[in-house]
Amino acid sequence: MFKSSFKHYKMRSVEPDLSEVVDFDNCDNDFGDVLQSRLAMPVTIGESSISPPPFLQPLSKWRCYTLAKHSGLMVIRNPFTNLGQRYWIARCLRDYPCAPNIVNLNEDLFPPAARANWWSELQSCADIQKAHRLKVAMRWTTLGYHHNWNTKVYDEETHSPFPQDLSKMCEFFATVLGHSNYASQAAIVNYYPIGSTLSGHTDHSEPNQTAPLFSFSFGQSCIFLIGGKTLDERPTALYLRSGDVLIMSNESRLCYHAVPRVMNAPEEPWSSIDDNTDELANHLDNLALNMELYRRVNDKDFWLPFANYVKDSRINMNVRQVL
Ligand SMILES: O=C(O)CCC(=O)C(=O)O
Ligand SMILES: [Fe+2]
Repeated sequence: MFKSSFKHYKMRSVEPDLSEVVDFDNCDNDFGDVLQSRLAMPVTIGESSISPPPFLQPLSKWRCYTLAKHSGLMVIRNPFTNLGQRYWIARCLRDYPCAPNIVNLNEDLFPPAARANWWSELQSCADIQKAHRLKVAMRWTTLGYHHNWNTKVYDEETHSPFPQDLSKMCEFFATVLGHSNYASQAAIVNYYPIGSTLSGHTDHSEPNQTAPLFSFSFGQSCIFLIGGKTLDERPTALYLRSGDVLIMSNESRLCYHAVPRVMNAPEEPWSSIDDNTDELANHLDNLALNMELYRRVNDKDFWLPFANYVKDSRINMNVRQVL
């Protein structure tokens, strides 16, 4: 069931039937079978008034969804500000694919400079064809504990420092959702040029499988399939859009999932600027944000190359606790 659904949504010869894809932007009356609930507020926010970091919307504006058939799965529909989206897009492109983080670029095909600083190489590449090849070759980078794709284990010996801004952001989401003692230790940043896919898999390499897994999507949209613990179960298809946060915890943590299709988004929230961008709050320091970058992504010229990248690509940050 999973594979035939994947094939259906991947299809390129004709536009697949998308009528069964769960659309969180268009489901106000559909709290029946598929969509269990729209939670006005995160589940266990408690009494305290947690104030979100400046790159996120106030909690009162968050829309959180759970699915009847997929216990433990939650989608928070774009809790980011537009500037916040820009910041994370720029981090994923300019900073995260830099050494000592590991990238997929093959050493036989790409020079050491590109493997050590892909974005900088891409920006300085004057040959259009070469630049295109370099752009679409980037598919993933790993941060923190690096997953060995051959042995399917995390190598505890070789890990690079986990980015503090990303870890603080995930801690914030974990706190809001009532997951105590959560720590971000490994992340995969996936890059999806339109036309690329990620086939069905489960993420079972982490010794700690009780901690939630946080997945942040930016740029173009995708169809995300969430199935059951075996490939026999029929998956549910969801649209994930720029800024959406998907959390897999409890039962859903070990379920099959995939990205059969990346598609152009009708709206690009990162293209416009929020109204009140100048309240650069005092707590930026303890969020470990790269202040300089946070300020600069507001600048049209600085932002342009990043805008060009996400015009036809999706980015996903997938963050886990390993131990
Ligand atoms: O791109 C996505 O939304 C999912 C990525 C994923 O499942 C993974 O990195 O394990
Ligand atoms: Fe995954």
